[in-house]
Amino acid sequence: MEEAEALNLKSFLKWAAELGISDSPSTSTAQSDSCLGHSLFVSNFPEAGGRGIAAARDIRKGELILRVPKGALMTSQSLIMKDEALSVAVKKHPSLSSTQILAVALLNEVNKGKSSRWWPYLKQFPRSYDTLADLSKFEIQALQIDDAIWAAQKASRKAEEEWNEVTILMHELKLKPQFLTLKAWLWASGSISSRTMHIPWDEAGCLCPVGDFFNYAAPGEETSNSEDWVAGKASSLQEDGTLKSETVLAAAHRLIDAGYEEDVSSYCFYARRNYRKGDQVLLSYGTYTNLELLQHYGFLLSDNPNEKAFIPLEPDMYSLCSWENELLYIQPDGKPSFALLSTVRFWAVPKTSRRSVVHLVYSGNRLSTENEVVAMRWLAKKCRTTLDILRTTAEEDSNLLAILDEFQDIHKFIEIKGMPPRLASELCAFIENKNVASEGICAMSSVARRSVERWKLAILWRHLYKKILCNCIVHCTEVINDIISQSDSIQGNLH
Ligand SMILES: C[S@@+](CC[C@H](N)C(=O)[O-])C[C@H]1O[C@@H](n2cnc3c(N)ncnc32)[C@H](O)[C@@H]1O
Repeated sequence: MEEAEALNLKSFLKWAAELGISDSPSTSTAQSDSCLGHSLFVSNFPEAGGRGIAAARDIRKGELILRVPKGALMTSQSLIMKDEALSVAVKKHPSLSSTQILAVALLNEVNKGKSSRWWPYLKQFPRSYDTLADLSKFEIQALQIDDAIWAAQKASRKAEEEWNEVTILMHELKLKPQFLTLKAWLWASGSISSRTMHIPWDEAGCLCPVGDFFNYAAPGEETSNSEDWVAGKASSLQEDGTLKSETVLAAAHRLIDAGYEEDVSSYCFYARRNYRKGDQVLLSYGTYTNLELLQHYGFLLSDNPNEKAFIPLEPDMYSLCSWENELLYIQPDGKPSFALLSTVRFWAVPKTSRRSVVHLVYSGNRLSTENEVVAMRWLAKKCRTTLDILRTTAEEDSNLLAILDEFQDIHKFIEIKGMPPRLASELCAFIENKNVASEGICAMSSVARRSVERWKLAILWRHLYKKILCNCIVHCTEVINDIISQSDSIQGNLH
C-alpha cells in the first residue's frame, strides 16, 4: 500500500472509531485509534477482491465481529437531514427513485470535498467500477453471447436514462461540472450497486463504513469446514446443563451474516464460518450467477456454485411445462437443471403421446431409455451448435486471457504475428478501438489499461459459459454411452 493510501486508511479507521464502529464485543466508549484490531484488520487479497478484511485472531462461526451504529450509516435520510438545500431540492422531484436520490446525495456530498463530514470515508471509495453499465461497446461485444450482450446494453441504457432524469436536480444543487457528467453518475450508481447494504427503511439501502470492506464468497460455501467447530460448541455442556454459549450457537444458524438490528440500532456482522488468524473474512451479498455478479458488483467467480448457463431452446419448449424460463439452465458441472431436463424429455416425446406421460415428467424420472437418448442428443447438439457460432473457442479465450495477463504483469510486447487468426483479430479490434495503435501497446493510457481489465472480465465470463456447455456435451455423451452399454449387455445376456 502506498504511504498516502496507508495514512488515509489510518485516519479513516480513527474516524470510524469516533463514530462508534467497533470490532470488539464490548460496548464501552473508551476512545481508540482504530475501530479494528480486536477481531479484524484491513488487508489486501489480490486474488480475491483486492482490499478486504482479515481475521486478527481465530474467529468462530456465529461470532459478532463488527458493529456499525445507525449514526455511522450513510443513507439518503442521514444526508438529507444535515443538508437543507438538498432536502428542499429533492422534495421538488418526487418521481425519482430511492436509488437516484441516494446517488445524487452521494455526489452532492463528494462535491463538498474536505468540508463534508463523510470525507474520510468518501476517500476510501474506488475511483471507478467494472459493472455491466460501465462496459464500453467494445467490451460488451466481447461477451459474445446474446443474452449477456442484451443485459449489458440494457444496464448502460438504464444508467443513461436515470442520469438524464436527475440532471435538473443536480444543476439545482449547483454541483461542479465534473460531478454532472455521465462518468460521475456511473461512479455514484456503481458505488450504490456494489457497496450498499439492505436496510428496512430505504429501498436504496445504506452505505456502511468498514462493513463495505468485506469481499464476497457465495453462500453455501461456509458449511464444509465449520460445522465441526459449532458441533464442538454444542456438545460442551456446562455444569448447569446449558450450552456454553447459546448466543454463539443461535447466531451460527442465522440465514444471513449481516443485517440491521433494531434492538441495538446497529448494523451487525457475524462470522459465517470459522476463520483462522490471517484468513480473509468474507460476506455473502446473496446468491448470484456470474452475469448478475458482473451486473451489480463488477466481478465474477471462476468457481461460482450458483452459475447458470442458458442456451437457446426450441420456441415450443418454453411453454411446454409450467417452469419459469430462469429455471431452464445448465449447471456448472454440465448437468441440465431439473426443469430443463424434464422440459427436454417431455419435448422429445412425440406430440400424440405426451398426454400419457405428463404425470411422469414432473417426477424427475426417465420417461424411457429411448426418450433419454433423444433428449441427451438434443441437448448435446444444441450446446455444440451454440458453441460453433461463437467467434472464439473456450481454449482460445483461455489463451487470450493468458496473453493479456502476461502483458499486464511484465509488459511483455504482444506478438500479434504468430497468433491464431481469431485472437489476432480481436486484439487488433481492441487496439483500433482504444486508439492505442499510435501510442504503441506498451504506452497505453490509463483509460485503455482499465479497459483491458473490463475486456478480461468479458472474456472470462464467456470462457466460463463455454466451459459449462462443453461439460454438458461430456455429460450427455456419458449418459448416452451408459444407456447403450447397458442395453448391449442386456442383449448379450438374452443371446
Ligand atoms: C463491498 S465492496 C468490498 C470491498 C472492496 N474490495 C473495496 O476495496 O472496497 C465490493 C467490491 O469488492 C470486489 N469484490 C468483492 N468480492 C470479490 C471477489 N470474491 N472477487 C473479486 N472481487 C471482489 C468487487 O469489486 C466488488 O464490487
